[in-house]
Amino acid sequence: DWLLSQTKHRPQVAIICGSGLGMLADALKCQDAFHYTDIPGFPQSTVQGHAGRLVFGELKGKTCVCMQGRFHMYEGHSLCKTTFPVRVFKLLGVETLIVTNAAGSLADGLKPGDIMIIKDHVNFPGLGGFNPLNGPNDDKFGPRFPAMSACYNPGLRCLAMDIAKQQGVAELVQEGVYAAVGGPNFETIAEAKLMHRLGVDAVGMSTAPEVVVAVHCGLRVFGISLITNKPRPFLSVFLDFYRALSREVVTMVTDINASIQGSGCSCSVSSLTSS
Ligand SMILES: O=P(O)(O)O[C@H]1O[C@H](CO)[C@@H](O)[C@H]1O
Ligand SMILES: Nc1nc2[nH]cnc2c(=O)[nH]1
Repeated sequence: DWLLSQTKHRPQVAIICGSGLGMLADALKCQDAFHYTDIPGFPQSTVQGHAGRLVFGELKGKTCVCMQGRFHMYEGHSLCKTTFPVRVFKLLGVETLIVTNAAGSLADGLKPGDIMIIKDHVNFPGLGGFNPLNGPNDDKFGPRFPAMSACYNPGLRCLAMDIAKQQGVAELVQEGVYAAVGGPNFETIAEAKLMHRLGVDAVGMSTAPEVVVAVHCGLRVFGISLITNKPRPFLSVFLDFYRALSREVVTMVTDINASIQGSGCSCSVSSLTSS
């Protein structure tokens, strides 16, 4: 009610900006922006790279509301709080939720810089009983036992692929399965291998609880992950480091050699480069 009294915008689409993706909100025209600290009852952002603003405005002719900064379980929020904005969107009249996140790749074909259209998720905290829908069901939002077999709208996924082709970036975009973990630590190699074997393509610490609450209250959902990193076995990290270091040493020795020879000195360190 407070938000509706403060803005004339009546959004049809809500966008949750993932880590480092908050600049999307800056593209909105005719903005009304509210700091989370000024919105009565709203949770507060504590993570770097999450500005903590709700921005209303027009994006390509659609009225949108954009979360510049989301809430994570590892910040100490209950899952109810991390997903609270989704129910606020529903009450504002939103019909479509777009979730975005930064995620680590577990799939061979997904590299940093790629975009993964989320086709399904594994909600690890949810499987362990940490679910935002725990507690008495609020029937005015949705049923006690909501189906999660088609969380990510097939029509929107198809549309996104078509747009990627039109924009000539299709080779950077593919569909995959996102897994949510609790964080805040990144995965051990064993955990990354386990998830890979279970069919997970990308892993992060958000999104799935928001999507569960959105699907529960009948929102249409589209989700994308920006791949920011790729967990790798220690040995290959070490080998890369070693190769880079050897290249540096060879360059250094070659330079020293060249300057010794340039100075007319009779000694040489070329034997070092070969050894
Ligand atoms: O999921 P978003 O909010 O994009 O953030 C992702 O990036 C952070 C780790 O770098 C974690 O919070 C992870 O969930
Ligand atoms: N859990 C997890 N979250 C991430 N967010 C961005 N990258 C990662 C990652 O590799 N693992």
